[in-house]
Amino acid sequence: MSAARLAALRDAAGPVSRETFLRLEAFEAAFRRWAARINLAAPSTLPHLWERHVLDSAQLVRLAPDARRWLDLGSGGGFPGAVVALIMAEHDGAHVDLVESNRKKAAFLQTVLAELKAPAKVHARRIEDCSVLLPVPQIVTARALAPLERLLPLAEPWLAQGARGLFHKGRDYLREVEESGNVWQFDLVKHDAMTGDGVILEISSLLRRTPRR
Ligand SMILES: C[S@@+](CC[C@H](N)C(=O)[O-])C[C@H]1O[C@@H](n2cnc3c(N)ncnc32)[C@H](O)[C@@H]1O
Repeated sequence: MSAARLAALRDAAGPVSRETFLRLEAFEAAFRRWAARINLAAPSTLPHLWERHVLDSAQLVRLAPDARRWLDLGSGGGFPGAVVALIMAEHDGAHVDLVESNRKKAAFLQTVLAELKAPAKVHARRIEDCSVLLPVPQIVTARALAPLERLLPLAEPWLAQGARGLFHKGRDYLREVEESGNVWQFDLVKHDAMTGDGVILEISSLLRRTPRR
């Protein structure tokens, strides 16, 4: 079982050490303990936590294998930010900022990521209050946070300064891209997600077409 899980992790994320695998398994165990007391993820997804959340998050590392500075917006129970941070523990100088306004979820992330010595900082604040606080990373992530039309303004402070976005999206991503096209101009690469039937949208060179209202 363990060997199959490790193989699936490496399929998703690329080369990762056995220590990283053990850190992610420890995170999964802590997640299950805390999820019994606070709402960290939809209960229906818990039986498939490893595939639905851990591997779904880990696949981002394969798309940006050289990135060491990451920012995750609306991290919730840690997807994808905590998973990326636990993988980044393999790399000297790596750092992941996680922004989550829900205090209970942020407390979970702070506690568990500190215990597992992940190179991460959790910001228990609203994303809108973080633009001057957090430096421009190489990669901005957000999963299940908002449709592109509302997500791009949230990510603008970093994407407009050269960061690249890797955003999990569902099958109807084209409609979201079209709807955001009146206000935003950007370069887009679509990656098929390795879990489920969703996609990862890679967004760079973000520019506003129309002045901010
Ligand atoms: C649907 S959950 C998704 C969580 C996680 N990314 C995942 O995929 O499992 C969205 C999360 O974003 C947080 N959130 C929503 N708007 C936010 C904001 N403006 N600033 C910070 N966090 C926010 C919510 O508290 C919630 O935990």
